[in-house]
Amino acid sequence: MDPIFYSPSNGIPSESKLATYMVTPQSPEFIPNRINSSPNFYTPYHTPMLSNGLGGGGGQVNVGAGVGTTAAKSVNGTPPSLLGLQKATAAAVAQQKQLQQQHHHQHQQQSQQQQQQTQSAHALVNGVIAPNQPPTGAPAYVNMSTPLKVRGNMLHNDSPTNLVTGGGVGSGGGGEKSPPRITPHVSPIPTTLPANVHQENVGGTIYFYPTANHTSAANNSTVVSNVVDPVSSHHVPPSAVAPIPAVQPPMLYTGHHVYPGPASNLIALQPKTHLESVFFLPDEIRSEILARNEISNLMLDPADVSQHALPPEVDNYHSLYPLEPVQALHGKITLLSSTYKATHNTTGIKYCLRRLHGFRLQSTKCMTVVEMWKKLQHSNVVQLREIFTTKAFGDNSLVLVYDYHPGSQTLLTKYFTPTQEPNGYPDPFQGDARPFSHKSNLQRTNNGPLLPEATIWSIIMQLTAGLRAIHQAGLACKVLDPTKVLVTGKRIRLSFCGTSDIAQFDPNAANPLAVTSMHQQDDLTALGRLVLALACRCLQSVQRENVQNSIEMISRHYSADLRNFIVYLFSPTQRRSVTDLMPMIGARFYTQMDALQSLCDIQEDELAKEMENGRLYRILVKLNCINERPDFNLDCTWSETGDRYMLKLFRDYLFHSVTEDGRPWLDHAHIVNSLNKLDAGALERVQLMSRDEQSVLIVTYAELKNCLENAFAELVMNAQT
Ligand SMILES: Nc1ncnc2c1ncn2[C@@H]1O[C@H](COP(=O)(O)OP(=O)(O)OP(=O)(O)O)[C@@H](O)[C@H]1O
Repeated sequence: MDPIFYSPSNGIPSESKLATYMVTPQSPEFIPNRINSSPNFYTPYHTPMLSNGLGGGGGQVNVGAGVGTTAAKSVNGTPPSLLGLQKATAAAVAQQKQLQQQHHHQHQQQSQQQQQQTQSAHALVNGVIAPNQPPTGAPAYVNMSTPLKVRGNMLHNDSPTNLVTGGGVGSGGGGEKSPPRITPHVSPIPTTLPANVHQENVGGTIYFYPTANHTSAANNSTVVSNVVDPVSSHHVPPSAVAPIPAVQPPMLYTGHHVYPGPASNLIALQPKTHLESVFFLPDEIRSEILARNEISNLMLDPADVSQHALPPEVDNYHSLYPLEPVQALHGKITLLSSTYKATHNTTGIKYCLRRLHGFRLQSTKCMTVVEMWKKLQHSNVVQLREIFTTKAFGDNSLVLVYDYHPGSQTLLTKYFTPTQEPNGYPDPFQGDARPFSHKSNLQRTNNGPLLPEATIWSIIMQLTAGLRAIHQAGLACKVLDPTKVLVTGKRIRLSFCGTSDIAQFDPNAANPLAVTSMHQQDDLTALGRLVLALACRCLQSVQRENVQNSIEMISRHYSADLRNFIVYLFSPTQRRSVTDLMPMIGARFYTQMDALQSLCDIQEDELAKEMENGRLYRILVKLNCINERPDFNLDCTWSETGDRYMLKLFRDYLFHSVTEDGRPWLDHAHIVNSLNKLDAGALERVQLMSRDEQSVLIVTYAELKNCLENAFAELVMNAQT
């Protein structure tokens, strides 16, 4: 008995909305050599016709024992097959008769087509019932090497007997028989079609014919254009920015996205040990990012919150986390201050809050200077976002909100070991150790060895860059000392700028900004002191009586440029400017720029890898939202039926493949490769197998992609209602 006349016993879902795809003449795999042969969707792949490229996606092989190898065809425009087996009933019989009646008519039609479309291609889409024999040389069968236990059994040369066509399968001649045609009707899933493409549905198989214009255009042109794939049309190769030359070289497009590996210039930049893990984020970057994320996510234990007497919420911020113990502001500001990390209530973004305890804002006039600071945006300055007063701490506090840079250290903690006994001096440069005295040497040893000159120049360049931006904005930093310079990785930032302007704001002063020029000179002196301390790696080296010795020491260990740079900044009698520092930095600027650009190259490459991962992640999210969904719209079988059934099998193909002896076959490349092809909607075919190993479905990635998009769109639509 013809198995098409009885319902399959393998539980294959009946409905299907298999996506369709178009194959243009540019897909040599699908171009028939014999124009007068109509596409035969019953013909096995190994027949000469199919090896010529007429094999299409969306086929199924039933390898049920006792039935032999059986193929079935769907009706009513649904794709054939696996998904349509349960519908293979009387309708199929009627259709079969209809097909036979139309057989002759079809030949006539095709002769006409031959005249009209001499060189055009017939694109066979859904509905090919494929046997288990892969076509030789067909790219789809790269994947067929998957060592699936059952698949291995299926790949031997037994051809299924095609009972519908009455033979031809295995005879090698099946492909030559033209299938009967059904009156064209609308495709179940018409995707956007180019205007120059005609679509026809034949027995559930949709054909796309280029129209005459298109055909002639194609014939006249020897340049192979891109395949127009309605499913993956947005996956065209990225267009070049450069103008397109009149004669384009033929483009070889893989059809899917794959990270091509790092560029040769990057290989040279990276240590050899990184070559093995070329497709993964280097451990250093990974651990750096993880550490930063961890720091950023730190939360206080509820018990600690009460211990620190922290309010649950301050203005628009919550989850306060102290970044330091309460300390007095240094220098002339005698206010107590605290620093917290906090999360914004609505955006969830983390900020750094600087609280001035018991501070009353005397006048709102200072908002002018606050606005100036808020506008100042520079990569070497921690940006001020807003200020507000609050009583949430139980006093009158002023809070300055700055950007938060997790994992930051101050220059003090990074390069100087703070003196054990600060002797009550709030100024970090104060102390009793003398340069080159026993204590001072000891201190420098504690602070570590002298810094390489390149490191000092790198810090100088970043500090002067930040300072230049501040001075150009008509402001002054005022707090340029090792406790207020943040180091985040290799980035240097001037922090808590504007605090002094607000804390020391005199509402009675005629023009508070008038003294800015003087403060800017102070900034330059502070910069000189900071660089001197860094070069000596000793805070006491900047004390007035030690400066001479310290500069001599720098002359011995560093270049004359560095010495001159410091001497210039230590000359308060002349009017100095931050822009005068640039010539002293000189060609070192180019070294710094080169290092930065190399870093950009490396990070861009890492981004390229992670972009791929992000893309694959999004596909997996979609797949997993669909696969195994227990209930959808009161339908418990939703995720197991229709298009979703293919996705389920595809999931098995991706993750649950086994070797011939039944061991899990874990191949990362297989998963990544398959997901990439799915994402691109490649026309390559993939062989999926039902869990009972009774059925095999051959579909293209384009079809799978359409299934995925449709099913996910269904979910999204229902989620929104
Ligand atoms: N914008 C920021 N992002 C991240 N961390 C920061 C930021 N500003 C400061 N920090 C960190 O907060 C901690 C405290 O900074 P703060 O300037 O208050 O330190 P301090 O040395 O105690 O100075 P002070 O004596 O003025 O309080 C430092 O460890 C610093 O790394």
